[in-house]
Amino acid sequence: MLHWGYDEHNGPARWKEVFPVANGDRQSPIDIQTEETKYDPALPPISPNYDPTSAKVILNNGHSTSVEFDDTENKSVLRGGPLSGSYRLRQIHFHWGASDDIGSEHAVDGKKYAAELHVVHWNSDKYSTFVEAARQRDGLAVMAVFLKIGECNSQLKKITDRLDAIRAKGKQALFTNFDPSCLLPHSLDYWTYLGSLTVPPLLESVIWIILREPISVSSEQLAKFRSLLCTAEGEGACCMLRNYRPPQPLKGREVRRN
Ligand SMILES: CCN[C@H]1CN(CCOCC)S(=O)(=O)c2sc(S(N)(=O)=O)cc21
Ligand SMILES: [Zn+2]
Repeated sequence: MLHWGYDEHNGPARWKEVFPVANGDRQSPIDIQTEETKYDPALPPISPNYDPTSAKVILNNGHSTSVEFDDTENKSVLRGGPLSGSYRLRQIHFHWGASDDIGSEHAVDGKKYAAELHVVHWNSDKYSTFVEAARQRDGLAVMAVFLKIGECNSQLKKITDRLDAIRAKGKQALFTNFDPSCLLPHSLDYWTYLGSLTVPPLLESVIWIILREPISVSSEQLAKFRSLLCTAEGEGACCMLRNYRPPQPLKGREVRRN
């Protein structure tokens, strides 16, 4: 297998050839069976506190589009929920599919949403760098938000309007004065479980916090994500039509809700 991706020849079914943890005991995403989730009265609310000046660049890494944040100090953090201590904001990115009826990574009772936003944080109380934290069982916390087809999302527009500036893999553009809280739904009610990165190296270091209320995205906005290229300038152009990993076995894990 060449470099991993989402095509037939390098997609999720073949990642295990290079990353054997793909068959591990706490892989993500999962299909959340709501009847099996366990209400936990001890779970406090989550408390995101982001400083808009932490936002730095928007980039196309060939697998998704992300907004990268300055994580050299504790300016933007996530606390509460299932987390002990504060987790520093690193980046946000998206997953989508070739059509509006699929695209999210997590599913709810077998239903997939059109897309999924991931807000990635690392445990800066216990570890000194992101890379170190990414190797620990409690190193990362990713908040996931489902995107449902509907009204144009004016907050998301700040991102979708910039995608034509970063069409090719490796391109980036300045992107600051952005607080990702503007993309969160009204309710911060969530499900939480222990899982992994959903992209190679599939490290089993993620505490997942999945918001139960989706946000809206218009079909036209979603189409802009699909016009991103997985290839660099000068290479044969290939559109980033899908970049989701299918749900993985739960292997006895518990999914709690607040
Ligand atoms: C576009 C995002 N690509 C990656 C970038 N990193 C991974 C590489 O680092 C490892 C030391 S990451 O840890 O920031 C991260 S978390 C997720 S996900 N889908 O599981 O929320 C994807 C990614
Ligand atoms: Zn992701």
